[in-house]
Amino acid sequence: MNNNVETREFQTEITQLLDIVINSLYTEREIFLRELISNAADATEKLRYCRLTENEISESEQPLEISIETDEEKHTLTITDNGIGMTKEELIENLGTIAHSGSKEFIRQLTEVRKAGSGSNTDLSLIGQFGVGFYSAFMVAEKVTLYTRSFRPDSESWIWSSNGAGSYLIEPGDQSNYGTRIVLQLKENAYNFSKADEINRIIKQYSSFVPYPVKVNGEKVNTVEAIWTKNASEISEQEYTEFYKYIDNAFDEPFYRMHFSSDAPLSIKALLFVPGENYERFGFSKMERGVNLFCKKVLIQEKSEAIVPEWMRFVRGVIDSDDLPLNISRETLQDNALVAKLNKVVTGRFLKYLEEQAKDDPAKYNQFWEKFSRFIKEGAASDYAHKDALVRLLRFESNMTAEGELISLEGYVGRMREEQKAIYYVSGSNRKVIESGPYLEIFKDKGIEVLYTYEPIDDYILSGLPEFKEKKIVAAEQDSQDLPDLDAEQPSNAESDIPEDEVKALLDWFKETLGDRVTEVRASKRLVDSPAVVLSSYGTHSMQKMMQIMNKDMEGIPAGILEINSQHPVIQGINELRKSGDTFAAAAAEQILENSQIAAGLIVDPRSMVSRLYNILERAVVKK
Ligand SMILES: Nc1ncnc2c1ncn2[C@@H]1O[C@H](COP(=O)(O)OP(=O)(O)OP(=O)(O)O)[C@@H](O)[C@H]1O
Repeated sequence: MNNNVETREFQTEITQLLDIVINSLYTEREIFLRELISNAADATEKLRYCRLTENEISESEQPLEISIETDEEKHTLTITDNGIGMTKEELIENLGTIAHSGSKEFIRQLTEVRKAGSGSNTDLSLIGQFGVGFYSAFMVAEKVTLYTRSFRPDSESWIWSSNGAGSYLIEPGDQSNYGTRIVLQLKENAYNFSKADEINRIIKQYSSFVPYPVKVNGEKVNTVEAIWTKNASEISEQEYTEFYKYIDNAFDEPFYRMHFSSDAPLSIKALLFVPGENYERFGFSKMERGVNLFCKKVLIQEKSEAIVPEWMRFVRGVIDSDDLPLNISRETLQDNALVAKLNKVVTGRFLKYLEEQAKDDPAKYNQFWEKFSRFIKEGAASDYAHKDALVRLLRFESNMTAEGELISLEGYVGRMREEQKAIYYVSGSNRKVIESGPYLEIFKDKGIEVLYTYEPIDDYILSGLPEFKEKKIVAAEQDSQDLPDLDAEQPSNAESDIPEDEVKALLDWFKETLGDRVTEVRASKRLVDSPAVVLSSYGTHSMQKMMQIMNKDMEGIPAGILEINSQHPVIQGINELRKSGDTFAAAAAEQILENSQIAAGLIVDPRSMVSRLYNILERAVVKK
């Protein structure tokens, strides 16, 4: 043996770690390549930095790139970088000892899990997080040989090698270039990592945005640049679009694009796209999240669930933060306080961006709303941290907008009538249903704007919002003191009006006839054209309907208040029948209630109604 060869023991913790790594059947062992490329990129980045800040750099400049060679015959994989390289002291320190107490703790825990007998299939995905990523090479290699020379002038070249069993060798090398070359002699069960196709695939998956060219057998693999780290002014529209198409495998053009960077309080570079279309609205299954999380251009997690809230799942793009520990584990991302902070900042910025878009180009924002409103609504209903901003993004039609024209809550408040007490909304499955229903009458009559809500989620959001800009938000179908001034004189048709004492008797009779199906029957001041209306004592009817659908055992419709319009000919007719003791009056009263419930969008039991309607029809068409 060469006299210059020095055998050195690994620190105990590393021996323990290697024992686990070598025997691991860890299914995602291909991550070793990410770890080694990321180390190579770090070393290259450090060199680039030194070149920028120091004069003391030796020799001709080698290209800043990472080369990978595969050799299927020899079953080797070689990764070469032209980075800072290592001196002998650095080799011993970096690849033989662990200084960080966190890394030691990680290894201690791994060892304990192993002792506890949870098998050899230990989850090693945390390995990178604890600054011991290099050792993941031993998951696939029976021997690792590292040739290195520091970029510092007059440095010597060294060879480090090990089979991972307790010790490593250090000997002088003869490398003239600075940088590091790592040769993996692959284990038999890892020969696939000497195939160029396999390596290309892994690089595309984990490292395609590494900022330096990564070449496999001389061919550049990572064709896509980390364009999010550049200034917006340096990127063409076409580059942005190509990047979007690349990350989302998309064919369409992005609808919106937000590119921002900040240094404080967190270092963030984000490039987010709203896609051209939302396929969920066509019944496709729920989208996965589409934002990839990077640290210094190295992929931490694809389609990260931690970095954006669930309602933002339609957004595609990249978030890169230098503040994240490289290779932070996927398992702990969700609980990581820093990631949570990043999530909050990015979400806030995205919402601000949308608000600006809505202001600058309302027509385009309306198109966005048509496609993506579901997500904004979902957020407004569930994301309490960003509720205010989300609510500002909501849009509605109203009785004062043309079909398809939209208004925000802010716009509504801006044109409220001076004496108006509240923001009003009325629900119904579409514009026609709402406009033919009874709830709008008073508002139409008094020239007050009412927002239309077409989905239960709209009502859920608005009923959860007591106020907007200090104005109460009131459902038109609710029994509320805040409805428009109902005490004002109602138009009266004195000749046919039912006398007041008779109205009282009629109301009592209605209540008696309808029993528990109503909580109260009263004379309405809000109706103009309809004979009656039901008011809910809580929530909107569409929410009640949703409860009816979800809760199959729910018996009937929850009792509400029935208001009748004593000036309506049908009510007056019922009053006459009642007075003459005609039992048909009861059938008519029941039908009035059920018609009102149908007008409210509630689900009425059709069986009893159909036979009653035939009775009513018979009376109408059969001459006596
Ligand atoms: N290609 C390389 N060139 C120069 N130094 C390297 C190279 N690979 C590893 N090193 C040195 O070895 C050290 C240990 O590497 P390892 O991957 O185990 O942890 P790390 O890189 O510090 O942590 P992390 O994986 O979280 O980045 C590195 O910090 C670096 O100093």
